[in-house]
Amino acid sequence: MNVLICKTAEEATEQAYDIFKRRFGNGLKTLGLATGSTPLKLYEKIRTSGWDVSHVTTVNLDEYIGLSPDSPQSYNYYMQEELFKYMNFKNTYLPNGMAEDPQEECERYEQILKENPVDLQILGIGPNGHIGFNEPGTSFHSLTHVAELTPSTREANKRFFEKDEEVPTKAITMGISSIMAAKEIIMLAFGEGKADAVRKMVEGPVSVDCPASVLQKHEHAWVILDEGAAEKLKR
Ligand SMILES: N[C@@H]1[C@@H](O)[C@H](O)[C@@H](COP(=O)(O)O)O[C@@H]1O
Repeated sequence: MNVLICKTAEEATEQAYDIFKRRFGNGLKTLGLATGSTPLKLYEKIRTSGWDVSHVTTVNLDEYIGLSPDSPQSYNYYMQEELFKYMNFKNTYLPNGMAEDPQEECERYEQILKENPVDLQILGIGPNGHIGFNEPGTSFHSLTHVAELTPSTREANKRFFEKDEEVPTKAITMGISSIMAAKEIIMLAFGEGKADAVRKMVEGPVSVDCPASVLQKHEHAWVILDEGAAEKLKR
């Protein structure tokens, strides 16, 4: 794990974009994508780049169960709006949150990941240390699975919904083992609200109590932070 501390979220995004550009230039085939507010600026840079991405496949980390792709809170919708409608990717994959059999959907998605090994995975972190929707306590050996969202994650994500009770209670997420299979990972975290989770991820024991701490074991993981997110790190 390499940690990079930048003054602002803009500078951190610029660093991430630089890595992305280099990998893109070196024949990146499969890009792993995250949602949430953190990568928004990065996606803006990518979508305005004017690149031909017709040889690039994308795979997303997760999707809420019960939200269809045309629901504005779904991650399918987010990806359409932020990236896909502007770019000519070869294939774009997200879990189907409306699948009749979510278990079967997890198996189908894991197969997609096998066929499209991720070259570069973009990640964010939840305030409780989750990655994707792998909540504290999730096994490091987990593959794509149905996750129960913790009250704290539902609380953190309710800002995207009109009413609290609209926040889904379950999601399909790539597992921790599926995420760690990526050749390279860029983890972005911005703002003081992430400082505790960042400290546990970077300095804490590698433990299921903080799923993101598993990144300490990834040889090519870049943790790119702004000052706020880095404020509790020993320096
Ligand atoms: N499942 C997503 C994560 O993939 C994301 O990293 C996290 C942080 O979101 P934000 O960037 O909005 O803080 O939120 C959600 O829970």
